Amino acid sequence: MQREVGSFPLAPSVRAKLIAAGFSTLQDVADVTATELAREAGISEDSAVKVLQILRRETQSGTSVTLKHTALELLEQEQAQASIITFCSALDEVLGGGVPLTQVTEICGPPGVGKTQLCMQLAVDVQIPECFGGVDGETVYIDTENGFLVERLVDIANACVLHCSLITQAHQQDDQKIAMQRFTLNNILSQTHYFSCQNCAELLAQILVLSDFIAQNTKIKLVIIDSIAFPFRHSFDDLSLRTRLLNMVAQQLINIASQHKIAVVLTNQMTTRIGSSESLLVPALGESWGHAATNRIILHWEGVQRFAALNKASNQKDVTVQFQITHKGFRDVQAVEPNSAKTNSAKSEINPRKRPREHDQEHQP
Ligand SMILES: Nc1ncnc2c1ncn2[C@@H]1O[C@H](COP(=O)(O)OP(=O)(O)OP(=O)(O)O)[C@@H](O)[C@H]1O
Repeated sequence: MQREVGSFPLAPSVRAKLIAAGFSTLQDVADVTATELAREAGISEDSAVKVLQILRRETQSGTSVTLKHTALELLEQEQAQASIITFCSALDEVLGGGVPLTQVTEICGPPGVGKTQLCMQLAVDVQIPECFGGVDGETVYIDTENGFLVERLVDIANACVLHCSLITQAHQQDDQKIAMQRFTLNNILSQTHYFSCQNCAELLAQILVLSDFIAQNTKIKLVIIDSIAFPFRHSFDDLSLRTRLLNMVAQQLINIASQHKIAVVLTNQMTTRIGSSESLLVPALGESWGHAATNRIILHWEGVQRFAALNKASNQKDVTVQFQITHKGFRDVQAVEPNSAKTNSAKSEINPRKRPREHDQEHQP
C-alpha cells in the first residue's frame, strides 16, 4: 500500500487537504470511513466518498502500483502472460505474441493442412530459453492418431537449435552462450513427454492424471492433444454421452491451463454441416465443444497455399495469415512458391503411420 495519494486523479484542492491532514499514501486511507476522512481532512462528506471511490476503483482495476503481491507472485503473473512462438511471425502477431500460456487453443483443419506439424513446432518452441524470448518449458504430447513422427521432431528441433545458435553468434551475449549448452537436440527430445492413447478410455484416463504429472514436472508449459477429435468421432454411437464427456474434458483442460499456467493445444478435424440451403465445412465435435477453447485457429487450403484464420472475437471477421511448411517446420511465407508442382506433391504427402478415419461427416448436435 505504498502508492501516494497525490498520484491519484483527485481535485488539486482536495489532494492538498488530504496530504496536509497526513493522508499521504494509500495505506493512510486504507481503514478510514468517509465521515472520518471528511472530518480530519476538512472536506465535505460527498468529497470524501468520491475520494474513497476513486482510490478503491483504481486499486481494484489494477492501475495502482500498490504492494499487493509477493515478488514470486509477480513473476508468476508475468510468466502466465507469456506465449509460445509458432515461428510464423504473421500468426504470432494475430495471436498477440504466439500461443498463450494459461489458455486452451484449438487448431482445426482438413487432413494434411499442417495441424500436427504446428503441434510438433510448438513442442520444440516451448523449450526455447528465456534469453531468446522463449518460455524455457517442457511438453506433454498426447497422440491419439499415431501422427507423431520423432524423425520430423528431430528436423524441427535441429532447425530451432541452429536458429538460436546463429543469434548467439551474432549477439555474443554470455547468457545466450550458457543457454545454448543446454538447448540441444537431445535435451529437446528428452523434454518432450510422449503419450499414445489408442481410444477414448485411454485418453480420458490420461487427462485425469495430467494434473498430477504436471505438478511433478513443473517445467511443463505445454500440453498437446493431437487430436481430440479422433477418439470421439470413432466408435461413438451415444451422442449425448459424447457431449457430456466432451464437456468434462473441456472443463478439465481449462482448469489445467489456468491452474498450472500452461498452454493447452488441441487439434480438431473438420466436418461437413449440411444446412437447408448449403453445406459448410466446420470444426468437428459439435457446437457446444466450440466454447471449449479460448482461441480457435482454422488452417485451410486456398489452392496449394496454406492459410491460418483466427477468430479474434465473435463480432469480428476472422484474421487470416499465410503460412508454409518447410523441411525446417512451420514458417512464414517469404515469397510466392516458385515450384507449385513441388508444393502440390507436399499437399498429397501422407504420414503412413496415421490411423485411418472412418468418416468425415457427422451429425452436429
Ligand atoms: N519434411 C517436410 N517438409 C515439407 N513439408 C512437410 C514435411 N513433413 C510434412 N510436411 C507437410 O505436412 C503435411 C502433413 O501435415 P500434418 O501431418 O500436420 O497434417 P494434419 O493437418 O495433421 O493432417 P491430419 O488431419 O491428417 O492429421 C504433409 O502433407 C506435407 O505437406
